[in-house]
Amino acid sequence: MTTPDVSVIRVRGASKQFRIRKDKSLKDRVVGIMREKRTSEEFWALRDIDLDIEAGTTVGLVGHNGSGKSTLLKLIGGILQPTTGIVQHRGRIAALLELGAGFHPDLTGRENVYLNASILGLSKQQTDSYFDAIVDFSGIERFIDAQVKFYSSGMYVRLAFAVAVHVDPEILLVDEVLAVGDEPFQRKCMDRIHQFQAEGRTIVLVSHSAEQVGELCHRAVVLDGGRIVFDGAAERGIQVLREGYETARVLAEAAAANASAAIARPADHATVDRVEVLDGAGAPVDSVASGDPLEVVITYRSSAPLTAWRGAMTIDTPLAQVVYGTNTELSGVEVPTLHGECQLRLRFPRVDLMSGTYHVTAALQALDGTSIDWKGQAASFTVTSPTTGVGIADLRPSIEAVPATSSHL
Ligand SMILES: Nc1ncnc2c1ncn2[C@@H]1O[C@H](COP(=O)(O)OP(=O)(O)OP(=O)(O)O)[C@@H](O)[C@H]1O
Repeated sequence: MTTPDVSVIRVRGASKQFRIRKDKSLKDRVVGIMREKRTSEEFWALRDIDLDIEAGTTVGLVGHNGSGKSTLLKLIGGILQPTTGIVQHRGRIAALLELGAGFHPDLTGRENVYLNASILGLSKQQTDSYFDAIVDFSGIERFIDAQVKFYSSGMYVRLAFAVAVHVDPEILLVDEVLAVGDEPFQRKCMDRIHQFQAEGRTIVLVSHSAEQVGELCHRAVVLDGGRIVFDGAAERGIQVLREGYETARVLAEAAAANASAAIARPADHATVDRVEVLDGAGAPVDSVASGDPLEVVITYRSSAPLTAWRGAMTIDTPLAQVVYGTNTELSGVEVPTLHGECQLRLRFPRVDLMSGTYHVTAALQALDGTSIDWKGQAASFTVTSPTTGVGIADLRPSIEAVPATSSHL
């Protein structure tokens, strides 16, 4: 996918080891004086990372909590040094990392702007010329001469982002911090990030939002346990991540259920057996025209009688956005005892969707929502629509452009 010649970020065999101190108790501390070497444990937060990031691309680093995303971003930004391996970059980097990084709490917002800009290589004159635009973008003019230790986290991020985007970086690194800002500010940041993309700058961002990664990133790098487990199209990366989350959730639920001996488990042999997509005449289809009818048939199976259960389903875009979802409880549908097979038939009179691929996910749940079985993307279908536009819903407006009459002026 990438060639080293056009890479602005190049990571080769990079690993990062942290030392975790273990002497917590007073006794350990006293004894620890005598046995200093035994009070810490080595821990690899990243292992053998190879990564090339091409100029002008936007790459999302995604993964579970603790998978190593922020550590990798810090290695790229030069805030941390790899224990082994090489991390190189070309061009000025502006980094928006976790709250608290970059700003000095005892300095005012104004002083921090100058300090930050000078760290990023700007002269005082250059910072003078950007200063008003930075403060204006941040929207915290009233507080610019207050010490930043009195800032709310939202105010802090506003100022940090404003500095980062005004220092003319070739590479912008953004950690999850943007989620702290309020909705209008997040939108403003997104607009600025889109502008950066249009200007051909390189962006690496850590995000937990599938929607954000889908909207912004050309490529997703999925980390798990400090290793890269997927590197490719953002759409597929999100799928990999979702499948991982679902597996983790199901495992956690199973562990919780096992931990409680009191929980009766009549559902051990109950499953989502299959999911089919049919056209209006009941024939299996993998493609429909927008506006046509569609039927989704979910077959559940249980070898022992299961009385308290519900069926659930969603239709999702490849970027994990739910187009429609329901369950039998929400829909007020009474389900029979599940023994042998039972089918849930959902008839959609019109599929008014835009062209694209859609996935059906089906679940079998206990009445408290606990998952008994789950099949992610168990069936897929494509929709073809004559409408040219963007989005999910094919709303098909009639559009006309007419001269404004005087009454509208
Ligand atoms: N300075 C440090 N000292 C010791 N361990 C650390 C340090 N920084 C990170 N770690 C550990 O390294 C692992 C990876 O952390 P990192 O912050 O990179 O994960 P992450 O994927 O960004 O997680 P999250 O989604 O929760 O932000 C974690 O287990 C974390 O506890």
